[in-house]
Amino acid sequence: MKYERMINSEQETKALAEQLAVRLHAGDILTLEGDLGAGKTTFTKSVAKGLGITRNVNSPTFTILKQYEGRLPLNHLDVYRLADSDEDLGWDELFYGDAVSIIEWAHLIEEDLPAERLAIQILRLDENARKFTFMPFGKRYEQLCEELFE
Ligand SMILES: Nc1ncnc2c1ncn2[C@@H]1O[C@H](COP(=O)(O)OP(=O)(O)OP(=O)(O)O)[C@@H](O)[C@H]1O
Repeated sequence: MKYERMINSEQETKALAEQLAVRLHAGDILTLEGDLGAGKTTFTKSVAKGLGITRNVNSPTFTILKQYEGRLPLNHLDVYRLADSDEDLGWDELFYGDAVSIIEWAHLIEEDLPAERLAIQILRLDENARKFTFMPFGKRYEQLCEELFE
């Protein structure tokens, strides 16, 4: 099952992210894929806002993991450089803790990912238009998508 949403403006992307954020629970895992400039950072900033995070959220590219305190804490991961390093981030602790995790470039660590997760793809159609595809893995995320897209 997958859920697609056509988006026509940055504002709509932000609204979708905030609507998702208010439904998130501790331990939820989102993976986020999209080309450069697709809107991954824009989307993540608005998820953070919806989680009550007041600090500015930037791309974690040079740090792999950034953590933010909010109504729920947020782990923002960019695992691009992990694929060919031996670094052990302690996945279990990260993914099963009390935070929401957003993972960019997640396909590079597919075998370390929990089976249950919500995969989100952003496709850039033109300057302002995007196609969002939500793919839930597991009952929890199927329910979440049903609520979000009802
Ligand atoms: N509908 C939209 N959704 C998201 N961003 C949009 C939209 N329309 C225009 N934009 C613009 O597209 C750009 C998206 O940049 P952003 O940094 O969020 O992308 P990214 O996927 O994180 O890229 P990178 O991988 O280079 O960090 C921003 O300049 C934003 O203003």
